[in-house]
Amino acid sequence: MTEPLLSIRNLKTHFHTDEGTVRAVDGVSLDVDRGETVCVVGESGSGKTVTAESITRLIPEPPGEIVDGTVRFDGEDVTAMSEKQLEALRGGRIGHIFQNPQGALNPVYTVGWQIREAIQLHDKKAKDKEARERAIDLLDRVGIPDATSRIDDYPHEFSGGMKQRIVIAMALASNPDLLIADEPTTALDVTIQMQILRLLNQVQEEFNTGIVMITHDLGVVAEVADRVVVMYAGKVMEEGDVYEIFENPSHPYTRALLECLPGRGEKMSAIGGSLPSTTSPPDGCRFHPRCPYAVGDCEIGEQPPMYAVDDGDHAVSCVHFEPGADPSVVLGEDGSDAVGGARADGGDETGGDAR
Ligand SMILES: Nc1ncnc2c1ncn2[C@@H]1O[C@H](COP(=O)(O)OP(=O)(O)OP(=O)(O)O)[C@@H](O)[C@H]1O
Ligand code: NI
Repeated sequence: MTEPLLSIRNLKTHFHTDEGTVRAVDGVSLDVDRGETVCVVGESGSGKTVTAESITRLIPEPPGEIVDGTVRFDGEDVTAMSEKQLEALRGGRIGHIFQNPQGALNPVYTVGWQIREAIQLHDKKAKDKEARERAIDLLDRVGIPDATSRIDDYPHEFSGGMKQRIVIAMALASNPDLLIADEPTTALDVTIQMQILRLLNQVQEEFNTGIVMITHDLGVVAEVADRVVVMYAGKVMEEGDVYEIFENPSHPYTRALLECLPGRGEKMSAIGGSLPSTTSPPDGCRFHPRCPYAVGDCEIGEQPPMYAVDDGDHAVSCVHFEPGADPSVVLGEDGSDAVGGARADGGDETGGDAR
C-alpha cells in the first residue's frame, strides 16, 4: 500500500476570539493522491479555506490554532515541521493559489522578476535568461496577452483577473507536487476559466500533480474533480468519486447543495436556514437543524462517523447510512436516483464522463 501524497487526519483548526472559540475546522480527514484532483465543496463559512491554509500552516496564529490532527505530505509530518521547513515547502513542492490574489504579489517587483524568483527557488540551476523565457511561457499559458512585453510590468499595471492569472503562473513555476487552489477561477470570465482549468489539467498530466481545489462552482467540480469532499460547518459530510457524488448523492446536505446548482432541474433553490453558530455548534450531526430527514439520533452525541455507501470509497456521515439503518429514508424508494431526477451534467448522454 502506498501512502497518499497528502493525508489529513482529524484536523482541528480553531480561532480564539472574543466571541468564543470558532471551530472552523473540526475533525477533517482527507487524502489526495499523486495525479488526483480532489474538490472541496460546501457553503460559504464551512471551513474550506481554513482547511487549505492549515495544510502548510498559513493560518494566522493567534487567533488561529491547530489544536489536533496531523497533516502528512509525501510521508513527512508537516505538523512537526519548523517554520523554515514550511517556508521551503510553500512555493516549492506545495503551490498555493489563494482566494484573494492581492496578498500573493509583491507590489515593488515586476511580475517577471517574481515568477523568475519562483522558478529559480525551485530550480537552482536555471540561468536568468532561461528562467525569464520560462516565465514568459507561463504567462502566455495562463492567458496574459503579449506576455513578452508585459513581463516587465508591475502588479498594479494589471487588472484583478490578470493578477489572478499571474498568481496561478507563480504557483505553477516550481512544478509543485501538490497544488492547493482556493477558488482559483471565480473572478475570471468563463473563457479564461476554461483555459486555466485546461492548463491545470495539462500540468497535472505532465507532472503527476495532486490538486486540492476549493470551489463553490459545481460546474467546475464536474469538469476537474476525481473525488469530492463535501464540508459543512467544519465537518466532512460526504466524500466519494465525483461520479458517485453527482449520481448518487447520499448526505441530505449534499443533495440539498446539488439542488441549488443552477441549470439543474427547474428551480434554483437555496437551502433553508443558515450555517449553525461556529462557536457553539449543535450536537449530533451539524446539519440536523436544517435536515428534512433528521430523527432523534441526529441531535445527540458527535457528528456520525463516515459510513460506507457502497463499495469503493464513497462514504457519508449520516445516521441513515449506519449498517442496519434504512437509507431509503433519504434516497427515496429506489434508493439510487439523483436529486430531483436531474443529472450532474444536465444531460443524459455524457453521464459516464464527469471529467
Ligand atoms: N482569522 C479568523 N478569525 C476568526 N474566525 C475565522 C478566521 N478565519 C476564518 N474564520 C472563521 O472560520 C470559519 C470558516 O471559514 P473559511 O474561510 O474556511 O470558510 P470557507 O468555507 O472557505 O468559506 P468561503 O466559501 O466563503 O470562502 C468561518 O466561520 C470564519 O468566520
Ligand atoms: Ni474560502
